Amino acid sequence: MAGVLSGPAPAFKPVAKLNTVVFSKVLDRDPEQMDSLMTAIQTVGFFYLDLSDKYSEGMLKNLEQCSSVMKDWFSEPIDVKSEYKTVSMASHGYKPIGSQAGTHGGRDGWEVLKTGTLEIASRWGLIPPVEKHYEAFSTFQRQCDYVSRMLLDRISHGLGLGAESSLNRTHRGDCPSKSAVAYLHYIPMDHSGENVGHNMHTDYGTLTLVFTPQWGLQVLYPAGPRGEDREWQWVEPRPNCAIVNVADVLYFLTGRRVISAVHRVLPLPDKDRYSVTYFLRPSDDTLMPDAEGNTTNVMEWYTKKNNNYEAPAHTQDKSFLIGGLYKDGFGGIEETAAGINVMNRTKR
Ligand SMILES: O=C(O)CCC(=O)C(=O)O
Ligand SMILES: [Fe+2]
Repeated sequence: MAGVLSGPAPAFKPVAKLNTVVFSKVLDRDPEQMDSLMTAIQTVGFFYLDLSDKYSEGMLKNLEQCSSVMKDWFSEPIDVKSEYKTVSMASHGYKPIGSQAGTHGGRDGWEVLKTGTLEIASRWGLIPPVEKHYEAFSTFQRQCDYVSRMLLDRISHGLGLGAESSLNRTHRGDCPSKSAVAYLHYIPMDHSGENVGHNMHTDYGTLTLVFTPQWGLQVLYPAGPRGEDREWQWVEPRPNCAIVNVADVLYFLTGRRVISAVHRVLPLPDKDRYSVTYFLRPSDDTLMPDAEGNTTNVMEWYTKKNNNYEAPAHTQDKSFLIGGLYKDGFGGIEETAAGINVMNRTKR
């Protein structure tokens, strides 16, 4: 029992000020959009990707269909869902509520079904509703993969990484990877404190696309005049936009020139919450310098992070949880019985 939670419902303030990048324009390396993209990934690690162009319409339609199919599946009994427990470094299959630490000292309040990019392309180990609506699910996943790969290519270009050092080389489409779509469901605020939210973390792959029409996501935002103070800010859901965040592998592969953004999800007071994410991750055999500067295989990094996500809150290694980015231990983020407070911090 993690303690009884009370207090007023959140007002979703402050709202994070994030850049918007227009996908159809960044495709053509429009200088203004490239500026907006490069600034966002080097200051906050989060931005909106505007997908309201004619070409992206089909993708958003598929998203709607897949979301609605998955909403129904989440209402199935737990023993039906548990038949498909996660495999392949947790990149494919079902994770039940409570298998990771939550936001308030207890366990988490979300469940997820992931479809690995390789698995869906190979039609391997899919749950019946995904099989039934295979066209929509597989097309949506290819569309997410396309969008995130194009962003990666433009980021690689924006960072001046030419042929030899291009980020495309570590993200080959013909190599196995842990890229996956995740369909997430959050239960409403559990006032007993037992199962609450999605603990703060950085994502362990390269880039993440988040689709959700609901509030709940928060980013640890660089506030203050020079961005030296960090505070939790809400990420407003916007129609026809994906929310994109930078993840650990991109941070490490670029020599720490971009920010792997710390974020978390708080449950809604009285409503279920649904979101869909795409995790673009590098080829499984990619090597990178880790938090200590030692060369490591990306799979070792995933294993360390996954073990930390699942550990009880009080035994978690917080520096791993948030990407190993914080040399000063917990980096000025202090956990309290009621949740997590962010203290002033000067180092990053
Ligand atoms: O549900 C969301 O809005 C974000 C989920 C997330 O951060 C994750 O799955 O890594
Ligand atoms: Fe995340």
